[in-house]
Amino acid sequence: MRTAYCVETVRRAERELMARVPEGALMQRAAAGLAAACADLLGRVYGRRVVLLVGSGDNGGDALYAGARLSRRGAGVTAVLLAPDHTHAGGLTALLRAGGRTVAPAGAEGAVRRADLVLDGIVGIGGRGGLRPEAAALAALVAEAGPAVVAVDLPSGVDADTGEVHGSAIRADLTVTFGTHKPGLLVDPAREHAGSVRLVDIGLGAELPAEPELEALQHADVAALLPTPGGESDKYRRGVVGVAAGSARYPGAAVLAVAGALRGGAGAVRYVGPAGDTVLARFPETLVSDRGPKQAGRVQAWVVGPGAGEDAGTVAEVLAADVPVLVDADGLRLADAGAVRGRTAPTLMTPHAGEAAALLGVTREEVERARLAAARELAARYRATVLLKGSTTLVADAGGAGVVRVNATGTAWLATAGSGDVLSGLAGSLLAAGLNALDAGSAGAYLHGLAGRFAAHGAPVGAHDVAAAIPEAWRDVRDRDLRD
Ligand SMILES: NC(=O)C1=CN([C@@H]2O[C@H](COP(=O)(O)OP(=O)(O)OC[C@H]3O[C@@H](n4cnc5c(N)ncnc54)[C@H](OP(=O)(O)O)[C@@H]3O)[C@@H](O)[C@H]2O)[C@@H](O)CC1
Ligand SMILES: Nc1ncnc2c1ncn2[C@@H]1O[C@H](COP(=O)(O)OP(=O)(O)O)[C@@H](O)[C@H]1O
Ligand SMILES: [K+]
Repeated sequence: MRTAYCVETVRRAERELMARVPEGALMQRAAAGLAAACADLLGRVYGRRVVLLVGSGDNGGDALYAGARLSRRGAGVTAVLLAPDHTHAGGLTALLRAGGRTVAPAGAEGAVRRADLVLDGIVGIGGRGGLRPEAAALAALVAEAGPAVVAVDLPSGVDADTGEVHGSAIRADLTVTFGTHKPGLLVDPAREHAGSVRLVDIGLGAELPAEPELEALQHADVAALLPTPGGESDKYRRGVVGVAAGSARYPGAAVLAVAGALRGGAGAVRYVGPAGDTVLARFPETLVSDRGPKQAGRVQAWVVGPGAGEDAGTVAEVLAADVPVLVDADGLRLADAGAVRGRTAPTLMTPHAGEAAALLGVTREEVERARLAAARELAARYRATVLLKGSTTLVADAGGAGVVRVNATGTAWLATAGSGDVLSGLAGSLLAAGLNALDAGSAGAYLHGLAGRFAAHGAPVGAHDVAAAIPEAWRDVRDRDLRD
């Protein structure tokens, strides 16, 4: 499990650790890890030109100490001092002793244009808001000049706690972060600014609380969640998932949701709705009912909404069932908020940003700017688990106050019509197989993202290709876990 903690928690842990280790030790650990990551990126350090962007705090100090290490290994290191009167004194002395030099921002252009590598030590977890004008101008110059960029702890200008970006921010190829991930490194739009992320252990782990702000499942975590049939299993014991989806206008949504559901671990898929013939033609193993959800036979979970059009009656009927329900697409619009809040069995809502915006009464852009807040707010309002789809998929558990799961396996190739229907069937199937809503949503998103990668291999795919690749994703999760 990869975990992320917010700044307040990091600060508290840092204080406790600092009380037990010699002064300056944490910064030396951070700088050593940072310099090693830079050396790996450069391949060869000797003769390389490195520019440090140095702000007024310890983030700049980390950059200066790392710069000193690189300078001792033969790099030409130039520090651009954004706050010359408040530069980290120890770091600056170390850099100068190691042979580095300093310039003012106004005189930095030549050095930036010649640089092989720029270290962004403008601001870290002490940052507020986007970059200030002088730093923003430097960031623009770096972006134009195009050297490799390593962000120290965080790309300067992003919000560490929320992943929001207010104004301009550094874009890095690599972020070297200390002690723990911060939520902003895992949530878009900030995540996009971070590039790849390397975590340097500075000994903070033991001081961090058990419950993080965010967590990202990895193969082993998902493998432990996936249902596996045993000798006692039969199709009913494995769980039956009901899919109430599709309409005369959108029969394909029913097919795609069933395609996902058949690969999600339930023992049988029951379909209700007007697209039964189309579903059967594609998937003869589906149990098709021509009656409504109440009369369709027992299920252990329902999926309702993909391609549902205006069929509010079916949505209401499904919400009245005393089993876990996944509500997606049209179902989100048609569901009565009071009926969702009043349910006793778990509810998993799976909006994309546009659907979340409609439910919250804000714009799509507002949701995309503050994804974490939107997921938590919806989970609180509906007392439901909320899976917010998009470039980073977030799953907030009912109430919105607990740990939020973030999925890192997705690919932009998944942005194709109908791929959300596949996800709803897949996650609904996991619900029917007995996973709780948080696990079903996050394991479903994980497999779906991986299936998208395997199906795409860097080329366009249709949603049915994603569904067909779910078994490969499932095997990868299982087998890699066994190998590790
Ligand atoms: N946690 C740990 O265990 C360890 C942490 N370590 C390191 O310490 C870093 C935190 O250092 P920190 O506390 O000194 O704050 P930091 O981020 O350097 O900001 C300083 C000042 O910047 C300013 N400023 C604010 N916003 C701004 C903006 N948008 N644009 C421009 N400037 C802005 C503002 O000052 P102001 O100008 O407002 O007076 C603010 O006070 C952390 O990220 C990590 O790298 C490691 O060394 C090892 C262990
Ligand atoms: N840029 C992106 N990067 C990664 N995944 C994405 C991106 N855009 C969309 N997705 C994923 O693709 C799927 C699209 O679902 P959705 O928007 O409901 O599409 P549809 O309604 O056509 O089925 C979701 O799982 C979402 O997380
Ligand atoms: K930084």
